[in-house]
Amino acid sequence: MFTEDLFADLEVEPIPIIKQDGRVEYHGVVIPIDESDKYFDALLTKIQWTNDQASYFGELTITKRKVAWYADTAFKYTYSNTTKVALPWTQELIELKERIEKITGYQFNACLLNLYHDGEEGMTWHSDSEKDLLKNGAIASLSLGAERKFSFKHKVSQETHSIVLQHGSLLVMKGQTQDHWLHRLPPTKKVSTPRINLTFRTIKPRR
Ligand SMILES: O=C(O)CCC(=O)C(=O)O
Ligand SMILES: [Fe+2]
Repeated sequence: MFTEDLFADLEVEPIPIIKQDGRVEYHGVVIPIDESDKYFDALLTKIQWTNDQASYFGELTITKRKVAWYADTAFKYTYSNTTKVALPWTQELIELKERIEKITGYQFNACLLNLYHDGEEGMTWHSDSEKDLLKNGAIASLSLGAERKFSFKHKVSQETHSIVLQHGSLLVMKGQTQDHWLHRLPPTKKVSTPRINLTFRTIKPRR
């Protein structure tokens, strides 16, 4: 085997986190640290961050966490009972999307970004199974900034798996993962710096 082939294999071999009732793979750091630092700064200033609304036992609350939606088309997307219109891709998002597509072999047409200002902001147990998303489509999650713990819980067996998402790392959720597993970003007092998460997704084509 040529040395190049050996390296190519080493670089693309992700670690399986979940192997039953779906599949979750952790690719580790895929964007080198210096580049990840630059992307973090660019996204922090150039993305149109807005506060998210969450419906909590029927009460609408504004989250401290900020979000933004970008996509191929200005599609309307319903999320947490609110309708948003996606913005056109920025240069940084196109670059990141192309890199993630090359690594994963999947194509994406939308991206949800989350900005967690510190460890007190997180996201509660949920699965990403909104009706606008392609059923069983892959979701590629890129993390920038503060390292945070991320957890999965099986909907029936309650089995849990946790992983630390590093600066510049990629996690991919595939197949039936959203049908069988919940995931969350638990809040923590140990983290005082911000984190940006980008989840590349596939929205169903409109008919
Ligand atoms: O911040 C993360 O790592 C995950 C975000 C998430 O689960 C979501 O946006 O649906
Ligand atoms: Fe999610």
